Amino acid sequence: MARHILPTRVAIDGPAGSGKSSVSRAAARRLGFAYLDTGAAYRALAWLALTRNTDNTQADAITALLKDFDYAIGTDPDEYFVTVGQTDVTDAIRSPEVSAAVSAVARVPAVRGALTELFRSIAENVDRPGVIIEGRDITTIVAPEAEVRILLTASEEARMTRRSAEITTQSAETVAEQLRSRDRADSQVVDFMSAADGVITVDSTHLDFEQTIEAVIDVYHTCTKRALNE
Ligand SMILES: Nc1ncnc2c1ncn2[C@@H]1O[C@H](COP(=O)(O)OP(=O)(O)O)[C@@H](O)[C@H]1O
Ligand SMILES: Nc1ccn([C@@H]2O[C@H](COP(=O)(O)OP(=O)(O)O)[C@@H](O)[C@H]2O)c(=O)n1
Repeated sequence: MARHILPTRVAIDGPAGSGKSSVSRAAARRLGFAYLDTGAAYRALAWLALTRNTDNTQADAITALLKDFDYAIGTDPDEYFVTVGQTDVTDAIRSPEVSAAVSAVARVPAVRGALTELFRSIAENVDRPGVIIEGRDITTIVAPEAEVRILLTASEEARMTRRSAEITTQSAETVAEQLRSRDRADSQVVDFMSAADGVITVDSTHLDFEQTIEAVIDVYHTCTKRALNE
């Protein structure tokens, strides 16, 4: 049997609104790579908890949801979808209710362990030569051995402005406050505000969308060239 050649992994972490999903998806398209959005799984589990009226302050109750968490995600950057069982939750997991509930779900260690395994397995089995995986702990926990590791940052002001331009159903102040409070809660669990050893920071505060994609692709080329010369 032919040996399975593992895809090249590009790991991208960063705070909410730094551009992880949009930049990763666009960069994956250009490189012909798959794209794995890990936040979607935490959001989908939070959606399931809300749907079943599970008390999300109870770690045991959240953990119990994992046993029938029938989750699927599209890793083709042109065909993104998220399903739980037969339900398409692609849009539902972006609701303010899910955004407000997700950090409590993501702090449960059993949830993090199970989803980390799931991400590794999805990333290993993509049908492309590489995969861009984005989230909060990809460079440190999910794929610390990734060939390319990037921390994508932007000033708090830039991140709030970008996110509130996307969300028109809430005031800019509400969006900013919710983003701040989610980052605060999330950063108690994993550190995505500073780059771990060997992780390259791309600060997009003064870059437009296109320049940010180019900066990420430049880092990819630098890291892969360096690896070839070693
Ligand atoms: N460098 C940039 N300049 C301007 N807007 C950007 C830039 N990067 C991303 N955006 C926009 O900011 C918004 C938030 O980006 P998103 O990819 O959802 O961030 P994250 O996944 O980190 O939360 C999106 O509307 C995206 O198009
Ligand atoms: N690798 C990851 C990815 C997301 N998450 C959690 O999932 C939530 C949603 O992630 P996301 O990437 O969709 O969030 P945005 O930054 O796109 O708003 C985060 O607020 C974290 O609580 C995590 O804990 N670890």
